[in-house]
Amino acid sequence: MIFFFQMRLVYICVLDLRNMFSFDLIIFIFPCVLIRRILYWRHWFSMGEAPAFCFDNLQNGFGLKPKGLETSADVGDKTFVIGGADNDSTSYIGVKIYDKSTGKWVIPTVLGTKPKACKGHSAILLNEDRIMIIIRGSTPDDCIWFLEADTKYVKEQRKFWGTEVVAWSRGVRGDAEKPVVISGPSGVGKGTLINMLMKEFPSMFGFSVSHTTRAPRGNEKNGVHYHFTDRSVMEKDIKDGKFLEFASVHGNLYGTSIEAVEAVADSGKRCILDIDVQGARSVRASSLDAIFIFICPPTMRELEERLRARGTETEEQILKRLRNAEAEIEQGKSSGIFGHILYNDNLEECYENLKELLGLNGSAPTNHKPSPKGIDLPSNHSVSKIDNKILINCETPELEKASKNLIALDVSSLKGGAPGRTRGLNVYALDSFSDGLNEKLS
Ligand SMILES: Nc1nc2c(ncn2[C@@H]2O[C@H](COP(=O)(O)OP(=O)(O)O)[C@@H](O)[C@H]2O)c(=O)[nH]1
Ligand SMILES: Nc1ncnc2c1ncn2[C@@H]1O[C@H](COP(=O)(O)OP(=O)(O)O)[C@@H](O)[C@H]1O
Repeated sequence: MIFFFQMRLVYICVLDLRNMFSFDLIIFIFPCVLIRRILYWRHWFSMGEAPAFCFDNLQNGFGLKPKGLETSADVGDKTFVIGGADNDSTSYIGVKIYDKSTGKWVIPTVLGTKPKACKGHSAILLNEDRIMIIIRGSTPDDCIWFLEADTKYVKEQRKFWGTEVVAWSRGVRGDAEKPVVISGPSGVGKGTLINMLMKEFPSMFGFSVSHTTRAPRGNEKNGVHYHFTDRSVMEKDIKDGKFLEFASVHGNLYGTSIEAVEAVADSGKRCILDIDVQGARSVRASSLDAIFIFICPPTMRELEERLRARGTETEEQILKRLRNAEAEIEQGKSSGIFGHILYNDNLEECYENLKELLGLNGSAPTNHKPSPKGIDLPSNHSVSKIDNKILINCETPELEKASKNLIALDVSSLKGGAPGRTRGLNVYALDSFSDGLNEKLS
C-alpha cells in the first residue's frame, strides 16, 4: 500500500515536471540563473569593475583563459585573477583572489618586485603553486614573470603577515654562480682583499652594495660602497621583505637587499658579500647557496694597529670595534658557518690563498660564463604547455616567413624564486627554426 502511494507520488511529480517544462520550468529556472549571475557580478562591481575573464575548467592544472587584460588560475580552492591595475597604483599588474570556500574576494599582500602594467599577458599554472606570466610586447629581459601563489616562501610569509600573500619573481635564463660571503672583524682587511679581487677580475666579480644607517666616511660614495639610508626607511624595507639579511653591527643597521645580490647575478658576475657573522648566519639559513669565508687577523694587537692606522673611526668607535672583534673571531672559528678560514698576516699571501680557494690562481680563468641574455618575444604569440615545456607560438609577420615559429621554454630546472629572481629558465627554438632566428635565442 505504502509502495503504491510512493509510486503514485513519483508519477505525479514526473507528470508535473513534464507539464512545467514548456513554460513553468523556464519561469522557474530563468530567475535562478539571473540571481546567480547578479550575485556573481556583484563581486565584480563591489571591486569597482566588470568581469573581464571567464573561469575555465583547467585540464591537469593547465590552461588559462585570457580575456581582455586579465587571466585567472585556480590553486586549491582559490582563484587568482591577474591583470588590470595594482591595488596601490596603475603602474603594476594587479592581483586579486577569489576564495571559493568563503565566497569572498581578497586583495593579497604582494611581495617581491612587481611587473609593470602591460598591454596583455598569457598565464600558465606550474606545479600547482606558481603561475608563469608571459608579458606581450615587453623588453626581452622583462617578459617572463612568476606569481608565487602557494610556494614555501609564500606559506611562510602568510604566517608572518597574517594575511593572504602572493609574491612576484622575475624569470631569468640560465643559472648564477655561487656568491662568495666574506666576513671578519673590522680592520682585518676584508675590503682590501675584495678590492684586489675586483681589480684583477673586473668582469668576473660584482660587489653586493649593502644598505647601512652609518654615516659615510670621507672617501665613500653612496651607491658604490654602501647605500647610506635613514633607519626608518631601512626598517620599512626590511618589514616589506626587501632584504636577504640584516643585522645591527657596532650600533648601526646593515643589510643586504635582495636586489643587490640579484643585480650582480643579472650582470653575469659572481656576487661578493662583505657582511658580519650574524649576516653570514642568516644567508646560510636562506636558500642562497654560497661559499663562506672568514678572515682572521694574525693577532689582536695587529688588528688594533690596522684600525688605528686606517684613521676612519673615532677612539670610541675603535674601542667598540675591538671589543666586538673578539666575539666575532670566536664565532667565525667555531660556529660552523664558514667553510674556509684565511689568516691575513701577509696581504699578498692571503690574497693568493683567497684566489686559490676560488679556483683563480695560475692562468686567467676561462670558465667565466657570459651574462645570460633576455628572451626576445614578439608581441603577438599564443602559449601552450607540454610536460615541462612551455611552447610559444609566435605570430609576427617576420616569423611567419620562417619554417617554424615556435619557441620552447624548458621549466624543468627552475631555481630560486621570490623574493629574488627565478633562474634556470632554458630557452630554445624548435628544430627547423631558421638560422637567423636561432641566433636570436643563443
Ligand atoms: N650583516 C651585515 N653586515 C654588514 C653588511 N655590510 C657590511 N657589514 C659588516 O658591518 C661591519 C662594519 O662595516 P663598516 O662600517 O664598513 O666597517 P669596516 O668593516 O671596519 O670597514 C663589517 O663587519 C661588515 O662586514 C651587510 O649588508 N649585512
Ligand atoms: N695584511 C695586511 N697587513 C697590513 N695592513 C693591512 C693588511 N690587510 C689590510 N691592511 C690594512 O688594514 C686596514 C684595514 O683594512 P680594511 O680592508 O679596511 O679592513 P676591513 O674591510 O676588514 O674593515 C687598511 O688600512 C688596510 O690597508
